[in-house]
Amino acid sequence: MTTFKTIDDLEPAQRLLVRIDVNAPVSDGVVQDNRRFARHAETIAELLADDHAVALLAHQGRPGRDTFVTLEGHADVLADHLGRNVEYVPDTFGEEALEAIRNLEAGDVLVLENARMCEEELPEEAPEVKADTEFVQTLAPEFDAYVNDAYSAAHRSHASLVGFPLAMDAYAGRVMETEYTANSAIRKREFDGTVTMVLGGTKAEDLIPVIERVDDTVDRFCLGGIVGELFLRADGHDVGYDVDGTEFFDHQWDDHRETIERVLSEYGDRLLLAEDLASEDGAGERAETAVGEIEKETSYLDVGSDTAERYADLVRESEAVFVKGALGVFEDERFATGTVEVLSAIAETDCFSVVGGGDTARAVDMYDLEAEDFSHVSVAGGAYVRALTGEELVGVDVLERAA
Ligand SMILES: Nc1ncnc2c1ncn2[C@@H]1O[C@H](COP(=O)(O)OP(=O)(O)OP(=O)(O)O)[C@@H](O)[C@H]1O
Ligand SMILES: O=C(O)[C@H](O)COP(=O)(O)O
Repeated sequence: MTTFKTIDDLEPAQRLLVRIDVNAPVSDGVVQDNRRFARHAETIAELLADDHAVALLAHQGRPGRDTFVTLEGHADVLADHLGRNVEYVPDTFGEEALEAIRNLEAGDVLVLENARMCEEELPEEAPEVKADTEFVQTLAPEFDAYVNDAYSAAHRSHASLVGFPLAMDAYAGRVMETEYTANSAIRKREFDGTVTMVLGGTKAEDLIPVIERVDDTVDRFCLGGIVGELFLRADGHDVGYDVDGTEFFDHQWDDHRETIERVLSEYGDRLLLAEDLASEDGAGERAETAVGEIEKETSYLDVGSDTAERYADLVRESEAVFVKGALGVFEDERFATGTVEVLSAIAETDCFSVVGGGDTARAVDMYDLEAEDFSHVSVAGGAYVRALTGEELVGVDVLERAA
């Protein structure tokens, strides 16, 4: 049972401001379709079928990163999923946005510009502060209600997520409702056998606290991706440095070095680090290197095959497996070995399993794995791991307060 209002509680034919989360990988400036688009398209289709007029609000990337792009491509991907036109408005709450919103008719849908291009969206501030911004105060009167479908961003106290529910009637969309229900239930489960957590991807800041918080329930952590390399660096290996202009490692190391070193020393017996890594050789092929021989100047893009096999074996003997983040750049088939071996091992067994992360969940579809072979495939990453640790999600909290 949920403690917020859902779209089942909406009167028909309302003018709705709908927050979705289609934050996705961007390749050569082009946004890549992922599971999030398909899931939100279902909510949008349901709202349009009920004659609501829908203006979508979303974010993409973070300022300063090359994934920080407009939402024009997102409108096209959504249009493909919905099988109808989705208007893109290159403005968040200025005159152009207001005019487009006022022209919306029942059954119409448009996408406003990347919310993070609006100065008041970031940084993290209390919901009351966000509710008072010009962004929220300008848009709120244009609508009958606000719908938050962005469970996967509900851990961020940003204006588009926490400001509107305090300024207008607020409801949860279908993705918010189903992800909240599934992820909250996971925490209450108890397991007799071994519980394994596979942690990878790029966001160390989201994952390091998890290791400390779930230490009473998780027996071992298999690390990979950028997060795994940061731990290897803390373990004295010459890896986990930004090379070729990347911006994955150095700032995270500067910000979290002490925590990583402390977690490694306190939980070291339960933390499994890669024993080999993979990179691209001069001929563009996958090359494997044992961690004893790794080089600071090389960009490592996957865990090695021995590590992938070892992690897959550990998964096979587990009663529950939780995955957050990819073990390598699985979008490139040469570096998908770690991620795909682990996911395939989970799919083969009947353990309780959750795969989380907006990008990571995409690997399930890309490599022809069946979502039905996992207990839950979550489109959320940071929000899912916070739910696992029992941490409150501010975006959910304000929906509850609004109800
Ligand atoms: N060694 C690596 N170098 C560069 N990128 C990596 C590496 N290992 C994994 N990745 C990238 O990590 C991404 C997935 O992790 P990310 O931290 O973005 O989490 P996520 O699954 O999308 O969760 P969230 O929803 O929190 O964003 C993949 O797109 C993959 O390419
Ligand atoms: O992709 C995600 O996990 C969410 O959209 C949140 O994005 P963020 O980590 O850039 O805040």
